[in-house]
Amino acid sequence: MGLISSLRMTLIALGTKLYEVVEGKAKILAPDPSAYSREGKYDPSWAPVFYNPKMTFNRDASVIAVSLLSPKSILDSMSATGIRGIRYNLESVSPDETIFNDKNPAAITLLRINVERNGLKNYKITQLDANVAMHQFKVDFTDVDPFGSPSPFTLGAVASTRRGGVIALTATDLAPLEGSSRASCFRKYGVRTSKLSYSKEAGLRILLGKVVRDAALFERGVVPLFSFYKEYYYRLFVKLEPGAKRADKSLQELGTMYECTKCGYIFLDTDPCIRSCPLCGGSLLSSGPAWTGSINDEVFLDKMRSVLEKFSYLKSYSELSYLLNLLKNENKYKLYYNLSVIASKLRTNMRPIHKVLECLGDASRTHFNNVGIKTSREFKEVVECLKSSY
Ligand SMILES: C[S@@+](CC[C@H](N)C(=O)[O-])C[C@H]1O[C@@H](n2cnc3c(N)ncnc32)[C@H](O)[C@@H]1O
Repeated sequence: MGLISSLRMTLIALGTKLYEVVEGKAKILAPDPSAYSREGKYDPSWAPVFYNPKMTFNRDASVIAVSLLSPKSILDSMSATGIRGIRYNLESVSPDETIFNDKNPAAITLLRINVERNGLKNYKITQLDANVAMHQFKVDFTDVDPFGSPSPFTLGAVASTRRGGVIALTATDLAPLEGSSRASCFRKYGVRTSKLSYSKEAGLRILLGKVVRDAALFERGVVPLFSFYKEYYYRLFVKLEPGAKRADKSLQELGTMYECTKCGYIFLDTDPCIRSCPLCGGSLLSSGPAWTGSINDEVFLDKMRSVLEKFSYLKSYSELSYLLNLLKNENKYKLYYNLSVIASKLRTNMRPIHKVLECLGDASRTHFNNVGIKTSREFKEVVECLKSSY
């Protein structure tokens, strides 16, 4: 971009109506929503630089995760106001270098101001396409926080991350991932999908599957450290382990997610061609390839829970504590049963969930769905408990 247009963009950014936001330990300037509202509504993408207060929980959780990773170098590949990278510096770690990048020139101007305001020292700011930045820099931790799908950036994120490093991704394209936009899911994730009753978990497993396949191209295996779903997005932290063997091992953990249309039985299998329900012979919905392994690392979750106290200043502290405990409880099981779907198949009323859990014993609620449960018990026991738990 020429000097004139860059100055023009700078002027536009300076003319942008700003307000001060305090988030965690950062104090940043962001576009004032009141100046960009339309008919009483506001979407952060209408402002010249993107800042979404509804993503604070995502950033709070990320700050805690990054504090345990202790990366020496960070690439905040889509910085916008810079809030994420700034918070990592103020609250998580003291990296030797943080690279802030955004392709939007107004964002570059604003993040320059924000980084200075927060007293950061070791940083670099670049205005590149994220994929260019990710092929240019090598770091210990790469953050990808796009509008919509992270799919066009997963390969770049693997490329930019050193051996043993970690990538974090946000995905807000729930329609393809959860199976509502099937063509889009095939286009973006290479997955033939269906709308499954446990669609919220299915979406996360599809996304992890994509990361596994892209990591394998660089001969890296994948360990999901911390993954969750919230309202309209997924957030995941994935460790990349070097070596073709590790890549192959991760690929072996890809499989297909199934659901019987007749009885409601759900299962994961590495065989992508199962046609009928192993329990009742009914026809199956399927979705894959998807990650069939653990979506959270037990040890990492425990560490997050043990450092949480240090972050008691966060507004979302209680909510984070609740999420981390729930993730730990549900981590030993695989897919969740959607009790309302099974109840309607059985033509019975939805029983109180705590009663079903009590009846099953070895079972947990899931953060994915408030009418979902995970259990090691057999499907017939879930059905019995659902029928008998008054
Ligand atoms: C969702 S916002 C990032 C929000 C920010 N990380 C935060 O936590 O507030 C996405 C940002 O990515 C930038 N962006 C979108 N596509 C990009 C690309 N291909 N390369 C670089 N930046 C991009 C946009 O300009 C926007 O600022």
